Parts: sequence; structure tokens; C-alpha cells
Amino acid sequence: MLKNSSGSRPKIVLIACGSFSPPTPMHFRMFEIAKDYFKIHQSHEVIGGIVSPTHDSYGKKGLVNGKHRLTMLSLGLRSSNWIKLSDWEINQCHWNRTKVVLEYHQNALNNFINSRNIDDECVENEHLWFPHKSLLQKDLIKIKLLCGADLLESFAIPGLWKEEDIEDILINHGIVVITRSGSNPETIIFESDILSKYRKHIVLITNFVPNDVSSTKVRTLLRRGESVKYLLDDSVIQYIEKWGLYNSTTT
Ligand SMILES: Nc1ncnc2c1ncn2[C@@H]1O[C@H](COP(=O)(O)OP(=O)(O)OP(=O)(O)O)[C@@H](O)[C@H]1O
Ligand SMILES: NC(=O)c1ccc[n+]([C@@H]2O[C@H](COP(=O)(O)O)[C@@H](O)[C@H]2O)c1
Ligand SMILES: [Zn+2]
Repeated sequence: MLKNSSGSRPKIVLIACGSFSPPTPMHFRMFEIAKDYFKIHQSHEVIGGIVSPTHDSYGKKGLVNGKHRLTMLSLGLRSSNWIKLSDWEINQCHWNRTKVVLEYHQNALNNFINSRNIDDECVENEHLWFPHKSLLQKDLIKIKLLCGADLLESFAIPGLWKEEDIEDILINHGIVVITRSGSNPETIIFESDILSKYRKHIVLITNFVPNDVSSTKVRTLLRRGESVKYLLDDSVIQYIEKWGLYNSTTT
């Protein structure tokens, strides 16, 4: 079992980056699966989770306005007491690479911890996405990228990710991958020199209760005016219908 200087397990915060257009229960389920995995393996202590929706200028098909995605995410996350929403990425004036997003969140957390050590009264810059203050003690925190296997697969798309970014993410953070139908993460790792080199920085977690829901499939149903009940949180469905998102008609 890994232990840090104070004899406890290294603390980590999981961050999921993506479009979340719209957020599905599987986006949040990834966090629960990963938290259980680390609890069982006792290698790290998961002290928080962050969802960081990408900037509008990422420009992916089906990406609705950031304000809508933030609202849908906060509605979907109402029932979680540990997965928090970060609006930093979406509120920047341009799209940021994932490496920059991870670096920002890790630095913000660790700067906060360091400043608490100096003088608790002087602490400023606390963010809504921070884990509870009682969990932010003197040990520094690593932010790990939490993703489905298809995101790992996207590393191999020519020109999409910088090789040095992948290396940086692996060395400075680490990646926690949840299996997803249609993607074979073991093969993806085998076929990539960089992923194989840093294999021990990748935690591969089998999701034994897979769910094939995706935002794309949900958008397709909405476009056709078909029901998405039980695929999304009811409050998210109501919000989509209220604003007519994804060309939805009332179901
Ligand atoms: N059903 C799923 N199983 C495992 N991981 C998932 C699942 N759905 C989404 N994810 C993961 O959630 C993160 C955010 O994904 P994203 O916003 O692209 O959702 P999506 O459902 O794949 O949407 P889209 O269909 O628009 O690509 C990614 O890391 C993705 O791999
Ligand atoms: N070079 C990079 O850092 C890079 C490239 C492509 C996608 N991404 C990120 O990966 C995530 C992918 O989201 P989607 O699966 O919804 O496309 C987004 O958060 C996006 O910003 C990062
Ligand atoms: Zn996707």
C-alpha cells in the first residue's frame, strides 16, 4: 500500500474533461466506479471529483452553449456530495488543452493547501469545486484525469493531442480509464509507445455494469422528438425541453 510522509494514502482528486452535451448519468457514474476501485485497492484516497466542461470554441458537433451545459451539469450533480463542477475551463476566453486544465486545478488546490499551512486566517481564493476544507490538509494533492476508454483512444488521432502533453499528463497527473464498449484500452496502450512507456501511470478499471448511453445517442433521440426518460436526470430533461435544446420537441 502506498503511504506518504504522514503515513496515510496519497490523496487524489479526479477530474473529468469533456463536452457533457448533455450530461448523462454515465459521466457521473465514472467517478463512483473509480472511487470504489481506489477504496478496494487502498492505493490512493479519493478526496474529490471535478467535472470540467470544455470551452464552446472546442467546436465539437452538438456542443450547446456553455451556460446551458453548466446549468445541466449542476442539475445533474445535485445528488452528489463529492463531485463538483468547475466553470474555470468554460469561462476562459479560448479553448485550453487538457494539460493546462489539469495543471490549473492542481496548482489552485496545492496553493490553497500551502497557504493554509502558513496562516489559516489568510486563506483566499477558495473555489466552489474544492473538496471540503477538512480534506485539504498539509499533504499535496494530485489531480488525475478520469476518462472513458474512448478518450484514451483519441490520443492516437493524428494532430489531436501533442505528444508532450500526453507525457506531461501521464508523469504529473496520471490517467484513470473506465472501460467503454467499442474501445479496447489494453490494445490502445499496447499500440502506443508513450502509453506503454508510462503504463504504471495509467489505472485501467473494468466497468462490470456497463451502460452504452452517450450524449450523441441522447441528442439523436431528442432531435427525433423521442423519449430520453431514464437516460438522463429528470431535471436535465426538463431543462432541455424548457430551452428546446438539441432541437428537442416536447416528448
Ligand atoms: N457510457 C460511458 N462509459 C464510459 N465512459 C463514458 C461513457 N459516456 C461518457 N464517458 C466518458 O465521459 C467523458 C466525457 O465524454 P463526452 O462528453 O464526450 O460524453 P459522450 O457521451 O461520449 O458524448 P459524445 O457522444 O458527444 O461524444 C469521456 O471521458 C468519455 O469517455
Ligand atoms: N490536445 C488536447 O489537450 C485535447 C485534444 C482533444 C480533446 N481534448 C479534450 O478532451 C475532451 C474530449 O471531449 P469529447 O470526448 O467530448 O470530445 C475535451 O475536454 C477536450 O477539451 C483535449
Ligand atoms: Zn465522447
